Amino acid sequence: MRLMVKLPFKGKNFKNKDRDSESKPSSSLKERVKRYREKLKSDPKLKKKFEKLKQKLKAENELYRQKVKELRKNNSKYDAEIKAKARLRQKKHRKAAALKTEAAENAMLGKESTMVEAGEITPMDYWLVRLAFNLLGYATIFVPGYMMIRYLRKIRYDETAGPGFFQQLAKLCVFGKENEHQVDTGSQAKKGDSGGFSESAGLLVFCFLGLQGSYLTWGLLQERIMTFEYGETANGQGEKFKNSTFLVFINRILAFMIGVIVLFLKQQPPHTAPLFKYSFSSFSNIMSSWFQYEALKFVSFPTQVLAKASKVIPVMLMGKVVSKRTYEYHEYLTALMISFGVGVFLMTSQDVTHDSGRTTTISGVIMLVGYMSFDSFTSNWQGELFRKYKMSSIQMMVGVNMFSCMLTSVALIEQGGFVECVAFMFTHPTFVVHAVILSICSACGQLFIFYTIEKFGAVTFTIIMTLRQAFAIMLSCIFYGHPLTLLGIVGVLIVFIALFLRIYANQRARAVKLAREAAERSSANV
Ligand SMILES: Nc1ncnc2c1ncn2[C@@H]1O[C@H](COP(=O)(O)OS(=O)(=O)O)[C@@H](OP(=O)(O)O)[C@H]1O
Repeated sequence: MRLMVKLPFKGKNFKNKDRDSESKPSSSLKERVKRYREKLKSDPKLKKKFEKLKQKLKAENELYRQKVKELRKNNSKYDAEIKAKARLRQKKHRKAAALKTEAAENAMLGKESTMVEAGEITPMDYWLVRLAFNLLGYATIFVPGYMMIRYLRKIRYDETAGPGFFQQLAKLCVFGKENEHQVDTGSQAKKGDSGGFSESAGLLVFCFLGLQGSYLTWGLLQERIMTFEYGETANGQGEKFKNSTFLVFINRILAFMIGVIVLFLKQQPPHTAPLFKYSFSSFSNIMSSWFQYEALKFVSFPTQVLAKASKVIPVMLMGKVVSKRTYEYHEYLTALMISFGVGVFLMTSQDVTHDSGRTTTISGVIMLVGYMSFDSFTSNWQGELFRKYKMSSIQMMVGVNMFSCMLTSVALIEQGGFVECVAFMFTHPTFVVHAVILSICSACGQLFIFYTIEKFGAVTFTIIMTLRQAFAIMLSCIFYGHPLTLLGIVGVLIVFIALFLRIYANQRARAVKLAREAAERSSANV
């Protein structure tokens, strides 16, 4: 209102004049004040009352001022506490990431020591050499295995194998029971598609919660193990466990053992797949982990997080290659929306952006492409095996982990870290407890991974794992009081809209398919 009036004064003078004119009481008010003052002078009772009121007001004012001061003090104390906690967490996060990278590097280099000679460049400092060294290690299993499979197939060993244990094992490895049971080679609906909507929605929620629960706990435990100082005393420092390959190895052993126990306790469908087919997904799973750790050395953390958030698209493309699958436009669109939404959410989080020190190099991009290719192959290949051989998720878990145990133990033995790790276990029993709990989480996670892929396929599984990253950040926002930004909330909204669209479009497609099938049946009956 005041701004609309054409003002006669400008700048400082105007302000004073304006204030003067505003504070200048009108003449009637002036008179009223004068009258009141006179009344106050003449009426002692009123004067006393006025003084009392003045005192009260003063006291109240003082109290209020003190309260404001106290609140301000508390506020800044809380602020400082929150900031300190966030700083501590960021520091821990950075330390854990550095340790993980260092442990992976040491494992790849075959070193248990954290001391990498300064200035001295060895061939092992090149990732291509490390990759070749690794592949050579795995080749000691794959090359003889491949030659044996070729030979046994050539001589048609399945027709001549005797009843002995090893003969039958060799037959199972190379031929499975492909001829004894019908193997489905045509397209078939996933089990999650059969049954009613509420049934499959319930199953999906079950898989979602199981995966989130297992892998969120697993992530926290992994960070704890890599940063914990074992054997720490009051006057001396403890030692940290640094070999992540060994952790993966014991995870796989426990998953294998749990799988075998469940296999015997729960009735399973007849197993027809040749065992060697599990080795492909074990290999790709191990390679994807290797590329993921290696990538940390060449790309910034936000880049890696973004790449992981966009995993759904490569998984769909790999599905076209491995299973000749076709996808609807809405599936591509919603996959893009999920990747974009999760990406935006993650990129606005303090937990991700604080660690952007390292720049992304060409090698880093190659690592990320390697990670995504192997990772998307793993789940698609498992989905394809489920479709073709209809094994149970437990049979898949046992098969995959059997080969994973073999491959990781070969890597450990060749790199020389195995003995040190076993010695570490004997010296620090607490580490054994931590490692067993971590492995139990990992095994539970695997039960859910294979069950989800069996029931819903590789793409749904990858979407759930992508959402896991956003959940982890959201939990850290809740626990550590990090604020959510507006852009972050928009990202979450995009994800929700995409998920809703996906479910809606899938339901519609299912209804159309069922109607078409019913029409075909009725026309066939006529
Ligand atoms: N398809 C499939 N089969 C078996 N195991 C699998 C599969 N997908 C993911 N994993 C294991 O899950 C662990 C987390 O993997 P990621 O870090 O790639 O997960 S995420 O998608 O980025 O959230 C990680 O475990 P570790 O290897 O023990 O670290 C993966 O190996």
